[in-house]
Amino acid sequence: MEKIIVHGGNPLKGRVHIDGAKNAVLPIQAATILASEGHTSISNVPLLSDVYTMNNVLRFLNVKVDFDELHNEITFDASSEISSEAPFEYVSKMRASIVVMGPLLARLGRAKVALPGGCAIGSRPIDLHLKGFEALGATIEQHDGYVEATAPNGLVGTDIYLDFPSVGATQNIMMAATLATGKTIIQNAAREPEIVDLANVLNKMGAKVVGAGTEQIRIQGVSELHGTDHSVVQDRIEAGTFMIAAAVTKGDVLIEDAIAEHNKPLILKMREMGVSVTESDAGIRVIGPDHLKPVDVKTLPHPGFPTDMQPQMTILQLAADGNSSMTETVFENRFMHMEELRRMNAKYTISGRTVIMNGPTDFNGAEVAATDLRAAAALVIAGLVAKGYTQVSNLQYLDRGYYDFHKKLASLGAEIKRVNVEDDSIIVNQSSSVKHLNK
Ligand SMILES: CC(=O)N[C@H]1[C@@H](OP(=O)(O)OP(=O)(O)OC[C@H]2O[C@@H](n3ccc(=O)[nH]c3=O)[C@H](O)[C@@H]2O)O[C@H](CO)[C@@H](O)[C@@H]1O
Ligand SMILES: C=C(OP(=O)(O)O)C(=O)O
Repeated sequence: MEKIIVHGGNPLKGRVHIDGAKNAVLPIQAATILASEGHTSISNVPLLSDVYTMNNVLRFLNVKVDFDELHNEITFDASSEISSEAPFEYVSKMRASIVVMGPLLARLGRAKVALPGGCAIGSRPIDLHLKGFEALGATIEQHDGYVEATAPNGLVGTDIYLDFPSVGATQNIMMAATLATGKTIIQNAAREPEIVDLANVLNKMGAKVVGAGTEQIRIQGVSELHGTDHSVVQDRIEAGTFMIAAAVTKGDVLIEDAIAEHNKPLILKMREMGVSVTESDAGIRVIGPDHLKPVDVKTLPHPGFPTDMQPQMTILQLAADGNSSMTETVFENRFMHMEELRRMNAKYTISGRTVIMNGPTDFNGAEVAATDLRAAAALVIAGLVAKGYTQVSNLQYLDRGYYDFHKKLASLGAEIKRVNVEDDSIIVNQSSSVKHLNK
C-alpha cells in the first residue's frame, strides 16, 4: 500500500506546472472513435490512471492506441471495424467510460455499455444521457446491468432540453449528434471549459458544432469525421488545487500558464478571504495572507463554483478566522472528507447539503484515508499546514486526477514523500505505479 506522508509547516514558494485536464482528455479520447478515417493525435495528455483506463476501453473496442508517455501524446486510429460493446470489466473501473456511448451510437447505430453505477460522491444516474439518445431516435433497453442503444437507420437531429446542465450528458449528446441527419440543438447545456475543448476537437475532425461554452449548443450533422491533432486544455482543477495549497500555507506560488477565466469563482472567493491573487500572461500568482477571512460558498455548474474544488476549498475555510459555510448542490454525498478532517481537529456541523465550519483550525497531523479523488487532494493540503506528520492512504483516488502531486508540492518546498508501506521504499515517480494499477 502506498501513502503520502507530509510534515506540515512549510509555506509553498516558487512556480508549478499544470498538466492537461483529466475531464477534457477523457471525452476527447472517446471522441476519437468517431474518426473513421485517419489518425488523431492528442498532446498535453496527463499521465493519470483514468487516461490509461480509457485507453484500455478504446483498445477493447478495437481502436489502435499508441501512448508516447515521454511526450504526453496519444495517437488513435479508429479506421478499422469498431466493436459496439464496452463490458463491465472496463466500465466499472471508471464512470466516465459512459462517454464512449455517444460516439459508438453515432458511428455504428448501436452501443452496448455496462451501466457505470454510482460512486462515493453521489448516485450519478445517466437518465439525461439516455433521454438525449432517445430524442435523437435511438431505442434504449436496459438488461443484465447493461444499457443498449440502437438506431439501425441512424440518428436524426432534434431539439433537446436538459433538465440539468450535465457535463457528461452534454458531451455524449454532442458527440452522438455530430453524425446525425440534420440539426440538433441542446438547450441548458453544460458550459464547462472541457465542453469547449471537446467541441474544438470535434470541429477539427470535420463536425459542425457551434455555441459550446454557452447554454445552447447547435450541431449540424455531417456524414463522416476524420482524424486530427489537438492539445488538451490545462487542468483548471489541478490549478485551483495548487492555488488553495499556496494560500493556506501562506505561500507565494505562480501557477504557470493557468487560465484565470476558467477559475473565476475560485479567484473571487479567495480574494474575498484576503488572499492576493494576481492574473498575468505568466499564469496566476497566489500569495497567502497571515489571516484568512471566513466566507460562504455554494457549488454550482460552471460558471459557478466547481464541485471539484469543494473539498480543497473547505481546507481554506477551516483555516479562516471564524465560521464559514459550504453548500454542495451538485453531488449529494461529497462531504466524506470532513469526517477524516475531524481526526485532524476540524470543527464543523453538517446540516443537509451544508457544512458550517468553525475556524480557525489548529490542524493536527493524523492518519487519514482518502474517500474519493478531490478528498485525497484536500487531505494532503490539510497535512501541509498540520502540526507534525499526516499520512494519507487510498492514493488510487489521487492518481485518477493528479500526476506526481507529491513531487510538485516538494518542488515548492513541502516536506512530503510518497512511500510504499510494505517495502518501505520511497516512490519517486507516480507513473510506474499508475500503470501497474491499470494492467
Ligand atoms: C469526467 C468528468 O468530466 N467528470 C466531471 C463531470 O462529471 P459528470 O459528467 O458525471 O457530472 P454531471 O454534470 O453529469 O452530473 C452533475 C449532476 O447531475 C446529475 N445527473 C447527471 C447525469 C444524468 O443523466 N442524470 C443526473 O441526474 C448527477 O447525479 C449530478 O448530481 O462533471 C461533474 C460536475 O461538474 C464533475 O464533478 C466531474 O469531475
Ligand atoms: C468527480 C470527479 O471525476 P469523475 O467524474 O471522473 O468521478 C472529479 O474530477 O473530481
